[in-house]
Amino acid sequence: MRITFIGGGNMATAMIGGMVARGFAGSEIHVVEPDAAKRAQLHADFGVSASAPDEALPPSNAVVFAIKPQQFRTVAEGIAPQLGDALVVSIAAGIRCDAIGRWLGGTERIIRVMPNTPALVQAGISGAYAAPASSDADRQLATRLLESTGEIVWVDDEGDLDGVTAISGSGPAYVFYFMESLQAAARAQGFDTDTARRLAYQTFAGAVKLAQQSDDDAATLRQKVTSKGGTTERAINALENSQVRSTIIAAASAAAARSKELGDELGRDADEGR
Ligand SMILES: NC(=O)C1=CN([C@@H]2O[C@H](COP(=O)(O)OP(=O)(O)OC[C@H]3O[C@@H](n4cnc5c(N)ncnc54)[C@H](OP(=O)(O)O)[C@@H]3O)[C@@H](O)[C@H]2O)C=CC1
Ligand SMILES: O=C(O)[C@@H]1CCC=N1
Repeated sequence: MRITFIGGGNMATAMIGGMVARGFAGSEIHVVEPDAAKRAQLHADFGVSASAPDEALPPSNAVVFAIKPQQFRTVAEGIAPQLGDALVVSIAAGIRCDAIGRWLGGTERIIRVMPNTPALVQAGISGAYAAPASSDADRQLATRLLESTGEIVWVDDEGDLDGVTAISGSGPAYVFYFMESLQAAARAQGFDTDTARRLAYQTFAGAVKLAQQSDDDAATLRQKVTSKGGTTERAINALENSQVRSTIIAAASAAAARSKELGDELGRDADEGR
């Protein structure tokens, strides 16, 4: 088995970390990455082999495109002659299978995946869509790869990946934003940085663990914290009055729209797309 990643940046590193922790051998993974320091780091951390983009691709069962959407077309067109019969997996936001297939010279076995960075600690969740020409074996290979990084949700409609991107792909950033904000709130209450961090992080970790283990939904768990006439009620009222809930929904909607826009802008045919 060999999986080759094209691009060794943030998301590829998270996936590779999860895969190696869950039993993939470093020798089964190859990374193509222009930055020599990133190549050396990936080799040191995970035992994977790595090469520069101008070197030949090793024969691979799957090639995972983990480059920025804006880099996709140029990189794909350069790699196309070396693909062989490797399954194509793309994690790029927005870029749709029809464009990927075109840029790769007519390849039709394509699986699009929207992972997230908790993959590094095997706590990710990936949305996945298999183009119609992909075989059961292709889906099984993608499943094996993705299961090592966390959960998988398969979608039948490629367009649903825009929504997955908005929720779980970008979602860790929203959560980190809330964590940063709670930590800043703790600092504003006079706690030192370390204490502020502990109070904020453990509150998140504990709330998530409770929600995952409880039969109650999040709204009920929230109500159980909120004593009538108490402190939480005052805080939740402030959040509601500032429309934080609708702002979160609007933010995710903006992310989904950007995912679709990336596909429309960058996936146009012929030379319009450059
Ligand atoms: N970060 C995330 O949380 C998530 C990202 N994604 C998707 O993953 C993809 C990568 O994102 P991310 O990891 O954050 O981005 P990064 O910029 O961290 O990684 C992309 C890497 O690809 C490298 N690269 C550029 N040209 C080539 C080439 N010709 N051959 C091989 N590698 C090349 C880049 O180098 P250089 O910087 O020098 O250009 C960079 O190191 C994107 O398409 C994104 O939409 C999907 C889900 C979540
Ligand atoms: O911000 C981005 O475009 C990528 C896709 C999802 C998370 N990061």
